[in-house]
Amino acid sequence: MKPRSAESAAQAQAVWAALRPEDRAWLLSVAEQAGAGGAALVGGAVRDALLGVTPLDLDVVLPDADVEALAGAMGLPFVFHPAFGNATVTLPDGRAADLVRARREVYPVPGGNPLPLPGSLTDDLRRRDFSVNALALHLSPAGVPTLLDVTGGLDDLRARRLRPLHGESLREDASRLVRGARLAARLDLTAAPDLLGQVPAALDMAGHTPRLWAELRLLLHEPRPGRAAGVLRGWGAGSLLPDTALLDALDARRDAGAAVPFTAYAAALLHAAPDPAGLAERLSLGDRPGALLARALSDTPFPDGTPERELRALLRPDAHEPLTGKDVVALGVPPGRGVGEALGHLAALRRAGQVRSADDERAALKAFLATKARQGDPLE
Ligand SMILES: Nc1ccn([C@@H]2O[C@H](COP(=O)(O)OP(=O)(O)OP(=O)(O)O)[C@@H](O)[C@H]2O)c(=O)n1
Ligand SMILES: [Mg+2]
Repeated sequence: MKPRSAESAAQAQAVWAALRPEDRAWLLSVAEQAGAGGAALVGGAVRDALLGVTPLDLDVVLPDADVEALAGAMGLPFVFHPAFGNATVTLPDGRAADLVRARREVYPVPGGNPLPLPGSLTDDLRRRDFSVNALALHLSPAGVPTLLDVTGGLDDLRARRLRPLHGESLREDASRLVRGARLAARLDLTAAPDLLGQVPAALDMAGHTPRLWAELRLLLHEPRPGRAAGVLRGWGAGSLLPDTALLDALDARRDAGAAVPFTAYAAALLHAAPDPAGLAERLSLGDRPGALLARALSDTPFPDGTPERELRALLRPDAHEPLTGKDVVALGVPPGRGVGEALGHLAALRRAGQVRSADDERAALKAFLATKARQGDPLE
C-alpha cells in the first residue's frame, strides 16, 4: 500500500490536472500574489475534480492576504462585498470566481446568517457543511499544490458518503438539509447516520431559515429534481415539498431526451401545491411557472416538444389537440366570422366532455355545419 502522503500527492495532482489550463494559470497568479499563506481552491471544485468532473465554479480561500487589494491588483473586473470580505472576480471568459479571506464562523442565531471572524485555512474548512465539501487544494506562493483533508472528506468521497462535520450542523443551518439532498441525488451519495439523526432538528428550524427556501428553488435546477426530492422524502423531510410524483415523471422525460426546462418543474410543483401562490412566493419562482401551468391546462394548441405539451401530457393524459381555425377552414367554413363561431361551438362541446379526440371534433363540426345549412343559416 502506498503511504498516505504519496496517495494524497497523487490526488493533489489529479485535482490540478482536472482544472482548465487558464484556471490553473489564474490560480498560480493568485497564489503568487497572496503572500506567505498562498491560496487554496476549496469546496465543490475540489470535490468535483476528484470525481472526474471539470470544475467551472472556483472558490478560493486566502489564508493571509488583503482580498480587496489582491483582487484590485489582478487586472480583472471585480466586486468587493465588505459584509463578508469576499471579492467576486469576473474571469476573461465571463465566469465568476470567488476570493475570500480564511475565516471561522459563529451562528449567533441558528438559521440566521453566520458571523464571520478571522481564522486559519483549517478553521475555514471546519466551518463547512459536509466533509466532501471541505477538501482544499492549497497552492504555495511558488505554486506547489497540496491536498488538504482535515475532516476525512477523501474517505467519505471514496465511500460516497455524505457526512456533516458536526452534530449541530443542520440545526445551525437547516438549508444544509436541502443542499445535502441536491448533492446526494446529483453525485449518488448516501447519507451518513449522523446526517439522518439531524433531520428532525433541521425541520424544526426550516421556518426560521430563509436560505432553505432558496435551496429548494435550486433543487428544481438540478439535473434530476425528482430524484433530489425523493432523497429528501427518504430522509424523512418530504414535508418540505408537496407531492413530487410529477417531478419524477419529468425526470423520466428528461432522461428520454425531452427538453424539460426549470419552469416546467416549477409549474409541476405548483400544480401539486395546496397553496400555489404561497409556494411561488416562498421559493421566489416568479410569474413564469404559473403562466406555463395555465397554458398547459388550457386548450390552446402548442407544437410537439414544447414545455406546454410535456406538462399537458402528464396533467391531462386524455387531452387531445383541439381543432384550430385552419382545420375549420379546411372542413369548408370560409375564413371570417363563421370560423370563430365554429371554434366557439367546439370549445363548448369540449368543456361539456362531449368530444374526446380530434376525430370527435371533426364529426361534431360536420354535424354542426349540416344543421346550420338545414336551418338556412350557413356559416360564412
Ligand atoms: N450553507 C452552506 C453553503 C456552502 N457551504 C460551503 O461553500 C462551498 C461552496 O458553496 P456552493 O457553491 O453553494 O456549493 P458547491 O459545493 O460548490 O456545489 P455546487 O456544485 O452545487 O455549486 C461548499 O462546497 C461548502 O464548502 C457551506 O459549508 N454551507
Ligand atoms: Mg459552487
